[in-house]
Amino acid sequence: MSQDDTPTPPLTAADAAASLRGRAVLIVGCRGRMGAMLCRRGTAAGLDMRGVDVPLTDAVLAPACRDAALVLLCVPAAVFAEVAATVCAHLPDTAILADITSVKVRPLQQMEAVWPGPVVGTHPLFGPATPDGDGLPVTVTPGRTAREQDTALVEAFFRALGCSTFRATADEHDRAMARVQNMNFITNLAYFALLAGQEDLLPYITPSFRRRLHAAEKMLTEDGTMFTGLFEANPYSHEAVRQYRKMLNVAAAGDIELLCRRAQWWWKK
Ligand SMILES: NC(=O)c1ccc[n+]([C@@H]2O[C@H](COP(=O)([O-])OP(=O)(O)OC[C@H]3O[C@@H](n4cnc5c(N)ncnc54)[C@H](O)[C@@H]3O)[C@@H](O)[C@H]2O)c1
Ligand SMILES: O=C(O)C(=O)C[C@]1(C(=O)O)C=C[C@@H](O)C=C1
Repeated sequence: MSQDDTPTPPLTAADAAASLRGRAVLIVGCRGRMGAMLCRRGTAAGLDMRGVDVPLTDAVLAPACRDAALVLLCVPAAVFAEVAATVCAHLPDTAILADITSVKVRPLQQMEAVWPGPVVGTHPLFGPATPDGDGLPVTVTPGRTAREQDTALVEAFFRALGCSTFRATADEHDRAMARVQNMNFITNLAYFALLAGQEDLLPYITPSFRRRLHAAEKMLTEDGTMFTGLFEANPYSHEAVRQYRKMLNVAAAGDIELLCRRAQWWWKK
């Protein structure tokens, strides 16, 4: 179910890049992991990329924003509202304000509160270290003020980079990410927090345990602060935890067969 059933425009990456010719794209947070990756991929696709990062002074923003057609905020959720307000003060009326935050409900509201022009949310569903490749998915969540051509231009940006796009409402996105991203994080976190410090376990470590430990390492070490922020910023995180607790209650009651049958859904042919 999506807000708008319009499918991804049937543009090749080259057509998409051509449709952006003469339109500058400004990345705010261009020295960050995602911002730098988007600048690099945009430049490689032949787009007119600009970048700004802290400190966002008037002297930095005024020339960078002057002819921007699309502005992508690539900064953490914690500073998002403040950065959006600062940047908007310099944008031309026609600019499309967009973001790549991993949650969508709050950032869309925050952008719409400070920008009367078109607003479009996006979430690249991949990280900065994902090998370049075609078809990496991006969710696009059009704001209230976005016209079809505004949303299409944002989609063209990602398609020019070789990504695929699909549309959803911000609410649909956050409900999905609470389950895919935040529950993945919280269940790893709870499990390894529970077992931490239990030295008596070390002689018993098995290959399957080691596989899970390895799979959780980046998320809980390098990316721990980001995932904590995403958990806190998603309005549906707590509901997702309550759903998970229900599954643990089924296990505690001993109905493991029921859980096994349900879980097989992921691997059925
Ligand atoms: N890292 C990922 O895997 C990933 C994937 C998809 C989306 N995202 C989203 O992308 C956004 C950025 O994530 P990241 O991993 O690139 O973060 P990052 O910390 O690597 O980069 C953030 C950038 O924002 C800049 N910044 C910080 N405070 C600022 C401020 N007050 N004013 C202006 N700039 C400021 C920093 O200087 C930095 O360059 C987040 O909203 C995140 O949810 C991240
Ligand atoms: O590439 C990674 O290691 C990531 O963690 C990327 C990842 C994720 O897989 O959850 C992290 C945050 C983004 O919102 C989207 C993707």
